[in-house]
Amino acid sequence: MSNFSPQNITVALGQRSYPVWIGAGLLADHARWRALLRGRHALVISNTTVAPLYLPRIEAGLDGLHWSSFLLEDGEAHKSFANVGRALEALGRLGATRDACVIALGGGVVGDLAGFSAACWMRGIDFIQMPTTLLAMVDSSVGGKTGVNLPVGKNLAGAFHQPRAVIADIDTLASLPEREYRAGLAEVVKGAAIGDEAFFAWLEQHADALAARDSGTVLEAIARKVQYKAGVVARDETEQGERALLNLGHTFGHAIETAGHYTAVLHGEGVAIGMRLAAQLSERLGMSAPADTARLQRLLEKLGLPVAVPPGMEPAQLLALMRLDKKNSAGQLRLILWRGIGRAEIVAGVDEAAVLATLEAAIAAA
Ligand SMILES: NC(=O)c1ccc[n+]([C@@H]2O[C@H](COP(=O)([O-])OP(=O)(O)OC[C@H]3O[C@@H](n4cnc5c(N)ncnc54)[C@H](O)[C@@H]3O)[C@@H](O)[C@H]2O)c1
Ligand SMILES: O=C(O)C(=O)C[C@@H](O)[C@H](O)[C@H](O)COP(=O)(O)O
Ligand SMILES: [Zn+2]
Repeated sequence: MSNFSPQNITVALGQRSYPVWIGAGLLADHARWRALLRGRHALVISNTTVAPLYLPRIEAGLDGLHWSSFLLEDGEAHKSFANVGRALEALGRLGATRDACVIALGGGVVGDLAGFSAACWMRGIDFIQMPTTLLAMVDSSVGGKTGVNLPVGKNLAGAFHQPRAVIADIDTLASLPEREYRAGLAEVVKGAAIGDEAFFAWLEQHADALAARDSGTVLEAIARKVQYKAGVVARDETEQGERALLNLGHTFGHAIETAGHYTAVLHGEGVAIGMRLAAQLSERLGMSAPADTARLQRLLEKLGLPVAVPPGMEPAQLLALMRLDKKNSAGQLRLILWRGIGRAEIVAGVDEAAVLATLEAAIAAA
């Protein structure tokens, strides 16, 4: 049990700095967030699952504005270019001017697509993130990576566009399905595995409380992960260097998500499987010890996350998808590997044969 209090964390980006509020009852605290809207127009982007649950909580806060909503169908497969076009048409129908605001109410799919739509409309308008999944609270709502998937690969079209604020109302987690909650924990583990061994040890100690969704423990985990990510983003907003570390597990994970046509595996699940593969590859390259991989795997499994590549996926197919990752350059794979818990590194020119052997061994053992 933990009695952690509500948090207000700043993403420090000079004049574009913004707050991340984390606590209970924030969606209904209209006076607090309404003050962030500068103009007369707002478009709420949400989806068909989240809107019936949480749009009523914010509606009264939009009184007096010209506003409407644009709802996606549910699922990763709808984080598409076609839906950005539809969101822009909704902004057009609303008559949105440059001082309009997009409000993203939902998980990472809604947040990424809404942020990208805001970046495109009239070359960039304000948007506010109201994340309603654990994953969106701890990761996707913070840092300004926005975008959509293409059939050839994950997040291949997008823009850096920072929100004006992130309003994470932890009450919304009450309705989040168990599998989605656990997928969010993968991005929490990722932050600790990259650069904070003390946080990793804390997660190991609190794994039961987290799995049981003890509210104080969940709030503390969200705040610690957001604080960590906010620091990285403030130092390297557009991923010229250090920020790439936040991609631990993602080159493998995104390939697995794409191979599953964005329906077989949740993003957080792909990250969990991908982190284990990155640890196994690090071990194969002599960078880390088997005990580190085992410790990571134990924590992921204790939190109810998958660590095995799903059946039917081929090593060569996954390697081909990894070649289209945004971190690569000069025809070489650039991956996030590690030297153990809390010690991730960016490694360029990774030997493809070692990647293939890692995938083959993992798939054969599954
Ligand atoms: N921009 C970034 O930095 C960043 C970081 C991490 C992940 N992402 C992206 O985020 C996406 C994954 O986000 P996600 O895991 O939130 O998935 P998601 O947006 O698909 O939401 C997960 C599911 O939960 C439902 N849901 C959302 N909130 C709910 C609630 N409170 N109660 C009940 N159901 C609710 C959704 O309708 C959906 O079915 C991926 O596209 C990933 O690429 C982006
Ligand atoms: O914020 C970042 O930077 C991240 O890499 C966070 C990741 O968890 C997230 O999934 C992100 O969308 C991946 O970015 P991409 O550049 O690999 O598309
Ligand atoms: Zn991610």
